[in-house]
Amino acid sequence: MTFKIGLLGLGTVGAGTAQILLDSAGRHPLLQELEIARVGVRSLDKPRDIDLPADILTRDLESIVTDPEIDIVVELIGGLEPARSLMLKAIASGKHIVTANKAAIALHGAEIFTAANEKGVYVMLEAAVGGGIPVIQPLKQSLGSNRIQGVMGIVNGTTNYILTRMQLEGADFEAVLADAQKLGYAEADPTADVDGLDAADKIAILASLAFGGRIKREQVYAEGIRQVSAEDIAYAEKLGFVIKLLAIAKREAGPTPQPQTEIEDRLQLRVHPTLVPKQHPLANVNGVYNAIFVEGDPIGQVMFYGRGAGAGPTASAVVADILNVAAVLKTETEPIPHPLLSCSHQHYCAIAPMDDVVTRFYARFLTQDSPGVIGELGTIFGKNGVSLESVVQIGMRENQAEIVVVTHDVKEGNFNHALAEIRNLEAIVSIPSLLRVL
Ligand SMILES: NC(=O)C1=CN([C@@H]2O[C@H](COP(=O)(O)OP(=O)(O)OC[C@H]3O[C@@H](n4cnc5c(N)ncnc54)[C@H](OP(=O)(O)O)[C@@H]3O)[C@@H](O)[C@H]2O)C=CC1
Ligand SMILES: N[C@@H](CC=O)C(=O)O
Ligand code: NA
Repeated sequence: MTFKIGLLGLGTVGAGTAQILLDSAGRHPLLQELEIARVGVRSLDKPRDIDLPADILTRDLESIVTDPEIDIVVELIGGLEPARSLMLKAIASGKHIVTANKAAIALHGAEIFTAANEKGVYVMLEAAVGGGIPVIQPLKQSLGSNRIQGVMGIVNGTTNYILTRMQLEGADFEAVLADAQKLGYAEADPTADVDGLDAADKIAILASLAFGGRIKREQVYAEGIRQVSAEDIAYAEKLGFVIKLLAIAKREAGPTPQPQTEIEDRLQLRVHPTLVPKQHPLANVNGVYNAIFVEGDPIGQVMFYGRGAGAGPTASAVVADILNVAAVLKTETEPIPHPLLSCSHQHYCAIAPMDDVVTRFYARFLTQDSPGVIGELGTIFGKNGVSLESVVQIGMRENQAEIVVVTHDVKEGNFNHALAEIRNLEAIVSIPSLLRVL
C-alpha cells in the first residue's frame, strides 16, 4: 500500500521532512509505504539541497490540496494565510493534515478541527509545540488517564537562548539579541519570539489538549523578555533563581469533579518571564532547548525535554504524525475519527482574569536614600494583603537605593493595588522591574 503525500513548503522543516521520507533505511518499515507525490513552494528557481524530481514541484498549492491522488497534506509553509485556507480546502477534499503551524492552529484551531471532524479526517500537530519533543501525542494518549493540574514549559528556543546567554555573560538583552540574529538563532523579525506570542500560541494548544476544551487565543496573557535586564538576572541569581520565559496553563483549585460531570474549573493561561528556583527541573533547561513540565493525577510530575526547533528535530515529529495517520489508514477500511488521534472538544475553557491569578512577585525599586523607605513599602504591602518573603537593599545605583522585594503568594490584583499606592510615595524614584516568581 502506498500513501501519497502532498508537501506544502520545502523550507527548513519541509526539506527536513523530505529528507527523512527519502531515506527510510533503519527507520520504521511503514516509511517505505510513504511517497512524496507533490511539493508546493513559492519559488521554483530557488536552489535546494534536496534531491527531488523537478516535475513534482509546483507553485500551485491549491492543485495539491484538491488532487484526488493525495492522501495526506503536510502543511509546512507557516503563517496564517494561505495556510489556513489551504488546510480547510484539503480537509474539504478529504485529505488528512499534518502541520507544524502553531500560529494557525492556535488562532483557527476550532474552525479547522470542526471541519476535520465533519469530514472524518485527522489533523496532526506534534511538531507545532516543542518541535521534535513528543508532547502532543503524550497529552492525547499516554497521559489520557490523568486529571491534568498544570502544564508549564519553556517552549520558545530563541528566548531561552537569549536568557541563557544573558545569564552566563551578564550581558544586556539588546546585545545578545543582535548577536543571536547574526548567528541565525533569532529571526530578522524576532517579535513573535521575544514578545511571547509564539509561546502563547503553543500554550494555547497544550492547554486545549491537557484540559479538554477549546481556548480563545486572545485570552492567553503574553509578556515577553524585552524588559528583563542584566541587573534582574544578577539579583535573581543572588536570591537563588534563574529567569526563564515560562508558558503556564494551570487549573485553578476547584471542587473535585463528580463522575460523569464536566469540570468547570477556570484556567490560568499566561506567558511571562519568571524567576524559577534553581532546584526546579525547568531551571536547568538552557540554550535553544525546550522542556514541558506536566503535573497530573495520578502520574505526579513528568517533564519532556529536547530540541524545540531545527530541521531534523521538527521533521522527526512531522514524519511521526504522517506515520500515525498512515497506520490508521492501513488498518481502518472506513476512516472514522480515532478517539485518541482526533480532537473533538466543543466547549471553550473558562479563563481566569490575571487579577485573580495567585503568584509570587519580584519587584525592584529605585528610591531616595532616606530613612524609613523600607518601612513605608512594608506598610503599604501589608495593608493590601501582600506578605513579603524577603526584602533586600544590596547597593546604591546612581545615588539611589536599590530595594528588591520578593513576595509570598498573592492575588495579582492585590499586588497591583499596593504598587499603585507605592508609586505615589515621594521616596520612590522608579520601579524598573516587576517579575513573577514560580
Ligand atoms: N524552523 C523551525 O525550526 C520550526 C518551524 N516550525 C513551523 O514549521 C512551519 C515551517 O517553518 P520553516 O520550515 O521554518 O519555514 P521556511 O520559511 O523555512 O519555509 C517555508 C516554506 O514554505 C514555502 N512557502 C511559504 N509561503 C508560501 C506560499 N504562500 N506559497 C507557496 N509556498 C510558500 C516556502 O517556499 P520557497 O522555498 O519557495 O520560499 C518555503 O519552502 C512554520 O509553521 C513554523 O512555525 C515549527 C517548529 C520549529
Ligand atoms: N521560533 C521558535 C521555533 C519554532 O517553534 C523558537 O524559537 O522556539
Ligand atoms: Na512536539
